[in-house]
Amino acid sequence: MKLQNLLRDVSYTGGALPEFEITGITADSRKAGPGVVFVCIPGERADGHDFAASAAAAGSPAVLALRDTGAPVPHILVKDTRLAYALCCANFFGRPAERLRMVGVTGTNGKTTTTTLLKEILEYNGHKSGLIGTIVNMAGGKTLPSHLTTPEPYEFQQLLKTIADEGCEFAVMEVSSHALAQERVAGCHFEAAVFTNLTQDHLDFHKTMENYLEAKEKLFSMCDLGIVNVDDDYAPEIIRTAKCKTVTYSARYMNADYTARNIKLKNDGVEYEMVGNALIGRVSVPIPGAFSVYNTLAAAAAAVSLGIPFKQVLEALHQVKGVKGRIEVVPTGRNFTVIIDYAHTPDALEKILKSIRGFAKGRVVALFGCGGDRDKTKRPIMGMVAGRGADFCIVTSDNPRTEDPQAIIDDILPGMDGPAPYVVVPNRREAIAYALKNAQKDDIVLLAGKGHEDYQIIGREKHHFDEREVVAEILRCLPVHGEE
Ligand SMILES: CC(=O)N[C@H]1[C@@H](OP(=O)(O)OP(=O)(O)OC[C@H]2O[C@@H](n3ccc(=O)[nH]c3=O)[C@H](O)[C@@H]2O)O[C@H](CO)[C@@H](O)[C@@H]1O[C@H](C)C(=O)N[C@@H](C)C(=O)N[C@H](CCC(=O)O)C(=O)O
Ligand SMILES: Nc1ncnc2c1ncn2[C@@H]1O[C@H](COP(=O)(O)OP(=O)(O)OP(=O)(O)O)[C@@H](O)[C@H]1O
Ligand SMILES: N[C@H](CCC[C@H](N)C(=O)O)C(=O)O
Ligand SMILES: [Mg+2]
Repeated sequence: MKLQNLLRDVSYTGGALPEFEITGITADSRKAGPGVVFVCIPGERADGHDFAASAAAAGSPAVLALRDTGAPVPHILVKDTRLAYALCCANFFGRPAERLRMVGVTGTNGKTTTTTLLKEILEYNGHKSGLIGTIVNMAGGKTLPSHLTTPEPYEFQQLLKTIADEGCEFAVMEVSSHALAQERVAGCHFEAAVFTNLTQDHLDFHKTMENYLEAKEKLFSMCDLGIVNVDDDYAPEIIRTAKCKTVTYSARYMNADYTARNIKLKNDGVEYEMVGNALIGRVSVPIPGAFSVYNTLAAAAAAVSLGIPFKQVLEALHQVKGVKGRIEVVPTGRNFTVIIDYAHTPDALEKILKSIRGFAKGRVVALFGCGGDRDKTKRPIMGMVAGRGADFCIVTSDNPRTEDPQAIIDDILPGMDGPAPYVVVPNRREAIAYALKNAQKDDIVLLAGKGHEDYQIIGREKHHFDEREVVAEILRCLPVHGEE
């Protein structure tokens, strides 16, 4: 590709650029080489400008930067290197988003579930769809591993190209606030975008809820239609700042465009009547929890807006299966129930506990921790919601990453002002063993925070850790007693 084509629609200075062929683009000097343009990104830990000289030494023919770096190669100067990087990556892969009908879902909780439901609705109705998100990326028949909820620009555009090349009509994706703040999806236009909710998380990165909201708002200046959960406190701001048309959904207000009535929350799913598009239909999905009402409303509103007939959408919802690690029941063969869930924010933990309380016949036992190297301010709040929402808590580790597990727990405990007694068992495997050994008849034991993850990150190392396997291993050695 010619350098000029890589820079299509990128505003830059730095003088006339020589015409040359480029073979790649990277923001990581360790991947630089002949023909590969190096983009300098100032980060939290390092500044890419400091690596321009080594990229040039490795053979990079040009650097894209905010300022002169002194590297002996032509400089393409821009005001925002993350933005320029995203646009260049789109150009490099031939702007694959233009061959796809793009749908983005943003919000603190519910993105993975909503995108998965929407993909299933579209596919059920014969529309081949790619999926980009936390658990996995899918391109037609290909299943590709996911490392971030929203990939970085190079991997993202490469993935979109694969999705388009595989003959998909739609790309349904999670758009994280990190991605929006870092312009990872710049250059893409979305036919529809969903706002699920905004509650506390990621303040380590965004610092304030205002910045977090501002990041989410960006998506609604990049789409034709916004689909907004008006039961969320931040919905008015999303609608006020949106540069697109909006439709609304709500489980509370019957004047929203899509609503739910006669809601029945059961231990094996939810049922309700959806009212939307001047039609009414029965919804039944095998995913329990009040938030299943929201996630199905969001997916249905998006699908109808994309042209799938209402009746077909509801028919598709009847077929959906659950999402891995989202309120997933683990078979135990005992007289208590174990549920794995990805609740790792205060709001998600509060809602899952409330949902479980709604169908629990016995005690609700919450086993949880908080991720290391992530928002510290959410830790005591998670302690508070667990202490108030469960009958018994087991405070343990999530992914401690580079933090001391006990220090994370020490941040959680001051929030635990609720009536629930608790124990602290820092090792998660031992904590699960404690939970299972002490489980009583009809208890529901919630293993919160790790959901689909099959690893635990301790230090910088990822250790295999699949809670389904851990539960099975512990139960194998645990005598059955007191069961009827
Ligand atoms: C908090 C966050 O988003 N961090 C991202 C950020 O890292 P950073 O600012 O620390 O980058 P840095 O290490 O200082 O490096 C700056 C630049 O120097 C370059 N560099 C660095 C070293 C070197 O030798 N040579 C070199 O060129 C780096 O490639 C980079 O371009 O910029 C990096 C480069 O773009 C990202 O890889 C990194 O994401 C990391 C992997 C991450 O874990 N992000 C998570 C928190 C994330 O994005 N999560 C969201 C949200 C999930 C959710 O909603 O739950 C997601 O979408 O997954
Ligand atoms: N609509 C919702 N509102 C509040 N909580 C929800 C909702 N949907 C799911 N949850 C809770 O949040 C957890 C994570 O759900 P999901 O994976 O769908 O969200 P996500 O936004 O993709 O999360 P992440 O930001 O980590 O990718 C679930 O396991 C459940 O406990
Ligand atoms: N995408 C989220 C996932 C958190 C999952 C939880 N298990 C944790 O490690 O905190 C993050 O990186 O903040
Ligand atoms: Mg997700």
